[in-house]
Amino acid sequence: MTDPILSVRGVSKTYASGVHALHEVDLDINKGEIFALLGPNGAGKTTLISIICGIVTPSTGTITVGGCDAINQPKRARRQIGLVPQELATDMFETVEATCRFSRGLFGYPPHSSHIDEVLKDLSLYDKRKSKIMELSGGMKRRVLIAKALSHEPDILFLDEPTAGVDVELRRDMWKLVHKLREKGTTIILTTHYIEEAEEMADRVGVISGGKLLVVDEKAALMKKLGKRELDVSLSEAMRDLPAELGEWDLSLQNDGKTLRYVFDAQAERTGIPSLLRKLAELNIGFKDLETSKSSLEDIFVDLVHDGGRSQEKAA
Ligand SMILES: Nc1ncnc2c1ncn2[C@@H]1O[C@H](COP(=O)(O)OP(=O)(O)OP(=O)(O)O)[C@@H](O)[C@H]1O
Repeated sequence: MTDPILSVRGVSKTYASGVHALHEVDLDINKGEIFALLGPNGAGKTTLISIICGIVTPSTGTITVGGCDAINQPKRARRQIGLVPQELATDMFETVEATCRFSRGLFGYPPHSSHIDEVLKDLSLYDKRKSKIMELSGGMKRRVLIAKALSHEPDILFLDEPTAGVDVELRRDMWKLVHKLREKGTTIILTTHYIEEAEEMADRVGVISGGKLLVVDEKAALMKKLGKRELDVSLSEAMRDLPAELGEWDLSLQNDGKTLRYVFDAQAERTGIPSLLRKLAELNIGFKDLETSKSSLEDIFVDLVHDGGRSQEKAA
């Protein structure tokens, strides 16, 4: 196993306001992988990225980027990283090309026109290279942020919520670009609220909630865990307890016993629904309606938080 390109150890952050944004985060990122940090609003994703990029100081912990201590040598560490922030903070009066060149210069690298041209072409921005940023559409401005972040040829690219609020076309282009960058050997870390995005793009996924990294796993394994669905059976008559005969299904009573909820794995060969319905008929349990829903990210977090990551520890 090669050394990780990025290593986070025991990183916690308490802001001056008293908010505990991160608790003892440990994370290793492998060279060349696409890693998705999945979490709801306020989970601590931006704080973690900002600490790694030297923008925010951690309260405790260490960070190593490409073998270099990011807290004692922030500049050396930062040169290896490209950061695409959520919001546009760039000179609106500059041209696309000039802002990318300037960005590269900030990291102390000599000009490299052919590299900047290539980045602009990859991002379908080349035709707009002489345009002022203020003249571009919102989607084009997002692309400029990526071009800027890539201008100094970083080994690691952070994308903070890359597709929040962008249209389908730009989202697809971003995904394509991410895969292309990975082919060139760039390590990519993205934050997202969307399971679909993590599913589409990532090799590994980390779930963060309330400042704690709850689970880190290969995408396939995690998606299986996250790919749960619920079947709500509206009962004709409310039930007080679950009959023992229904013990083989993952069932619970909701809504004062008026709804029987069955949680099942949507990707499994057999969902268990037909046999459950047969069993209900056999037991003369009548129902009025059936409704299935995907468990939301929120439900998954609640499950994970409730479980405290124990199932993951057991598996490790
Ligand atoms: N500069 C700051 N000062 C004080 N509290 C902050 C600061 N930045 C973030 N926080 C708080 O820290 C917590 C984590 O915020 P953070 O922005 O890291 O979450 P996030 O997962 O990136 O959320 P989002 O998806 O909404 O961007 C939140 O409670 C937030 O209000």
